[in-house]
Amino acid sequence: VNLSATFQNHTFANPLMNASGVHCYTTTQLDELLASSAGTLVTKSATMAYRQGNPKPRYRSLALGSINSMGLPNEGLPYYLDYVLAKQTQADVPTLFLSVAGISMQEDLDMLAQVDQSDFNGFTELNLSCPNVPGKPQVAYDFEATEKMLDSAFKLFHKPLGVKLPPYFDLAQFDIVAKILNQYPLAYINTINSVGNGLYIDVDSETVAIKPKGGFGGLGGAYVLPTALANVHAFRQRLNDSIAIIGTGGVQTGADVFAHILAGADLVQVGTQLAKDGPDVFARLTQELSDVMAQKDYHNLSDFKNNLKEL
Ligand SMILES: CC(C)(C)CCc1c(C(=O)O)[nH]c(=O)[nH]c1=O
Repeated sequence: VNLSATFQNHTFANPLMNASGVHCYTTTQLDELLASSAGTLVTKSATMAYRQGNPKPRYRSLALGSINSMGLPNEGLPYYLDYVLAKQTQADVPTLFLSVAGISMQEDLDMLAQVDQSDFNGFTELNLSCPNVPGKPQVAYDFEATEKMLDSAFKLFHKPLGVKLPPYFDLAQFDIVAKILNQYPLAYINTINSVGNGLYIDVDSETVAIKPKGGFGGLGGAYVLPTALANVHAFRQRLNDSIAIIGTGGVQTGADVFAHILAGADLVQVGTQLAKDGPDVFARLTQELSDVMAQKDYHNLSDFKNNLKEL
């Protein structure tokens, strides 16, 4: 069984990587990902400068997944840009992904300009869950703002660019968003980000699980797998073939990875399960994916990618 994954004429040993925000805040964590069986990595979404983020507890692992309201804690763009620039000169380091999430569209553009002027040769991921003007929904839920953001981004950014999208839940929204995205020379979309503003309640203590936002936070893990698969498949059915898809959300087993690829994902990211198990999760997931493929007599990802059958 061959797990190698092609992605915009880059090849990875396997389709698995971390989801931004999990095990990717420090160079130590990033080095642990490189030392793991993961095919590549993405850095924690960066703002221009260091950010402390929200008060703790701001992440909670739950039986059925996770809830978080981290508040964009990160070491600042220069820290992550320095890391990927240093790594890309080393042999046998895969093409890397750098995530940016300004707290304003202007900050996003300033960061993209800085990356564009650098020698970074990997993929840049623009997190469209970034906040909009107060009182308005996040950029990706404000289609006019999304269009404005991408117009401005592609005017100044000339390296491979992907966007991280929140989940959509309405088929008309898939049509609208895909129509917007198809207007741009995007390298890829990454779907989904956490399912926004869930509320976990602990009945014994009668309390919420996390401190920020009165306990409201983004959901990950088993809770979100069907939503993640739907977003991957809906966009695969609607986007130009030139736009690759990273599937993120709800991966716990090799079978879940298989499902994401069947739905149309070219690469698959792991968040909550990586937070629970640590980087060894990638050795288990690659083995399990390999076993599922062998049982079905598939030899390459292309044998079943985007081959989901309807009834
Ligand atoms: C939600 C934002 C804080 C605007 C972006 C960073 C982010 C966070 C976070 O840093 O709270 N958590 C997520 O699950 N997804 C994200 O994209």
